[in-house]
Parts: sequence; structure tokens; C-alpha cells
Amino acid sequence: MSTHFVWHDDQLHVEQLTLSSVAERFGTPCYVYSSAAFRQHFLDYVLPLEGTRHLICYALKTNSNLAILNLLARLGAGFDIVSIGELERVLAAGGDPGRVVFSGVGKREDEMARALAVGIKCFNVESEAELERLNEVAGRLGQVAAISIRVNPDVDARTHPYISTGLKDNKFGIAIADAERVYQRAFALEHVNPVGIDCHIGSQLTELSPFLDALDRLLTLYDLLAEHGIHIEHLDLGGGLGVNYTGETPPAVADYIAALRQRIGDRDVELIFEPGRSIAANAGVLLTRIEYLKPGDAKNFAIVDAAMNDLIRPTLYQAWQNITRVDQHKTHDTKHWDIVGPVCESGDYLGKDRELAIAQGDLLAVHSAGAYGFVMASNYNTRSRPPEVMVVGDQMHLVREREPLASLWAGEALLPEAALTPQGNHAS
Ligand SMILES: Cc1ncc(COP(=O)(O)O)c(C=O)c1O
Ligand SMILES: N[C@@H](CCCC[NH3+])C(=O)O
Repeated sequence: MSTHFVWHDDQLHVEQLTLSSVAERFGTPCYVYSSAAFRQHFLDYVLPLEGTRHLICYALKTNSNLAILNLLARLGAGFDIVSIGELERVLAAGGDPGRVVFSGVGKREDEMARALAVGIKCFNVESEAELERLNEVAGRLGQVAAISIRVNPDVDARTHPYISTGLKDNKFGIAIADAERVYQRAFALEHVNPVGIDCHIGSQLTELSPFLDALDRLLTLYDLLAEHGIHIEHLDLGGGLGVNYTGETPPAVADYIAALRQRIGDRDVELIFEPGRSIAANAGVLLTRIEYLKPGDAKNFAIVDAAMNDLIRPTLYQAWQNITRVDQHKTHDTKHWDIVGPVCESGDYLGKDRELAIAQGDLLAVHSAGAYGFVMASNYNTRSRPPEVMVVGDQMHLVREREPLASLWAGEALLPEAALTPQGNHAS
């Protein structure tokens, strides 16, 4: 839990406001972020890198609200993107395209062309086929694309299998054994320029050793390429540092960076990081209100107004996020509750078997919801995605409104009358 969400007088506060006052103004469900937490978590990376050449490329996929991107851009952030949509978001938020790195295994030609047109810093190339395509696209535009090869170092990140990316059987990156050959190929191509080595081994890592194992393999490659006259300007170490959801003790950012710096020694190289979760997760909560309590013989259910469409992590990864009542004044009997939403799926839950003293109408906070929360929300069951509110000191700012219902079917079309006649219905 971030120090920017604190208990005070039995009320959960975000910065200088009570979360109850935010819910009162904007309703529930509602994502609430702390700008001070975003700032602090970003600076946690910057400060231990003082005296080095570095760039912190915040991974947009984690939480791409424009207000957050703008805040980070003003602090000097670069951005890690994986789609043209994310690139356009960076531009809309006033980010510098010259500080953007483009990851992802499936870059389309139009995405490459747009990224070249706006002058991104680097493409993180994930396959040989992508390298050839990028060379062609850049050639057609009369440009040279700066690239890193994303190497797959085959280390076990020891995290959830769905969010582990640096093993041989993951789809990401180019096998480290093939990397030297691919760099030679890139070097020979006219319209790509290999400037970096990139890796990202997974997310929610709570131990240092997989990062260090991966770095050792990257440094071996770096030294080998140097021997062959290929000078690498930057090492991109990806994101992945975990956070405390339920008592995990990931390394502090400063210790993580100190360990990396020690390994890198006096190699003259710019360091790029692509953190997401460690900046965003504990900078946000999801507020939800209890609609009904449904105690039973086998289970007690608290039915809340947020659902799996608002926050899918619990059901998708069996992820555990702390759930607390926002106002601790009231006293009720403590019971074990499953906190479930209104969506028609048995997997629609936010937390299971939580010991809570709650009543109908109570306001709950799902903690650590700033990362992979809103961005993974959907309109399943024709539910509007929730609003997002940014708190700055004692002010609350609506940074995305609740989706108006009619926007959920905007762009859909009825079949024309002719298609509804028996003749138009060829299937019959
Ligand atoms: C290429 C890449 N970079 C950065 C990140 C951000 O990771 P995290 O949120 O774990 O810091 C991800 C997501 O795992 C990723 O796939
Ligand atoms: N969405 C995942 C993380 C994905 C990491 C992206 N490479 C989560 O919520 O934990």
C-alpha cells in the first residue's frame, strides 16, 4: 500500500481527501489515483540513476490515462508502447515521441510507418521476420529505424505463468542463442540500425536473481558484439519489478538499480527501464459500494457494484488484492465474505473469503488497483467502464468520465430492411 493512501480518524484518505468524499462526488464504481504516488514512484527510479545516462519508459499498457501520461512526461518520462493506439495516446498527452520505445510481437506495417513518421527512439524487434519487415517499411519511407533486438534470455522469472515472458516457450523476443546472428543481419541491412539490446522477462517479479541472471546474459552478448565492432548504445532492461499486494517483499527500486549498476560496471551504455506496475499499482484504488449482502449456509456473498469487467485480475490470474472498508467507524459482525459483482459469471469476483465487518451500502476500496485495472476493463454485460479520478493534494479531478450508456452501442448498425427479407437470408 502506498503511503499516499492512509488511515486517519478511521477514514481511508487519498492524499488530503477522504475516499468517501470522492465516492460521494463521482459515484461508484470509480478508480481513484494519487498524483503524488505516481510522482513518487517514478522518482524512485530516477534518483538512484543519477549520474548515469538513462531513460525511464513508463509502460503504457499498465495504465494509460492521459492525465497520468502527461504528469510523467512533465517529469521527463519516456514511454514503452505496444500499439499505434498507445503511440497516439503519448502524443495526445504531450509526450515526446523521441523518448518512445516500441515493444510487441505483432507490429503491423502501418504501425511501423506511423512510429517512423513521428520519430520514435527505438523499435524493440521481437523476431527475424519483423526485422525484415521494418527494414522494408523504413526503406520505403527513406528512413533508418533505430532498433534493439528483444532477446529472450531463457530465465525463469518465477512469477505467474501468464505474466512470465522470458522463457524459451514464451512467444516473446529472439532466443539469446540466435541473437548474435540476428545482430549481424541487422548490421548488414540498410534501413535498420542496431543501437540497443532489450529484454523483459516477466511481470510481478519479487526476487532480484532472475533480473541479474538475465542481465548477465545480456552483458555477455553486449561484450561479444563489441568484439565484432557492433557498438551498442543502450541496454533496455524492461519492466517487471513487483509490488506488495499481499505481503510480497519485492526488492526496493533503489536496491534493484544498485545491483544492476554494479554488474554493468564501467560499460558506457545508456540504461532504459520500462516499469509499469511498480509505478502504478499502489497509486490507485477501485471504489465500490455494497448493493446487497447475501449470507448463506455454504458462503456469504457481498454483492458490490464493481465487477470483473471493471477489474479482471482476480478472476484472470487468481490475483489477490486487499479489500477494506473505507469507513472504519461503523461496527458490524465480522464474517467471511466473497466480494462478487453483478456480472453473470461464477468467476465474477474481486476477492474471496475476506474477513470483513460490513453492511449493505458500505463503501469498499480494492487496493493496488492502479496497474492493469482500468486498462483491462471491458463493457461485458453492457456495463459502462468506471470513471477515473485523480487526486492532487486536496483537489479531485475527473480525468475520465463514466462512459455514457449510449456510447456502448455507438457505431453499431441494424441490418438494412432488404437483408431481413427471406430472399436476403441466403442461409435458409
Ligand atoms: C515489454 C514490456 N515492457 C514492460 C512491461 C511492464 O511490466 P511491469 O508492469 O511488470 O513493470 C511489460 C509487461 O509485462 C512488457 O511486456
Ligand atoms: N496484466 C497483468 C500483467 C501483464 C504484463 C504485461 N506484459 C497483470 O495484471 O498482472
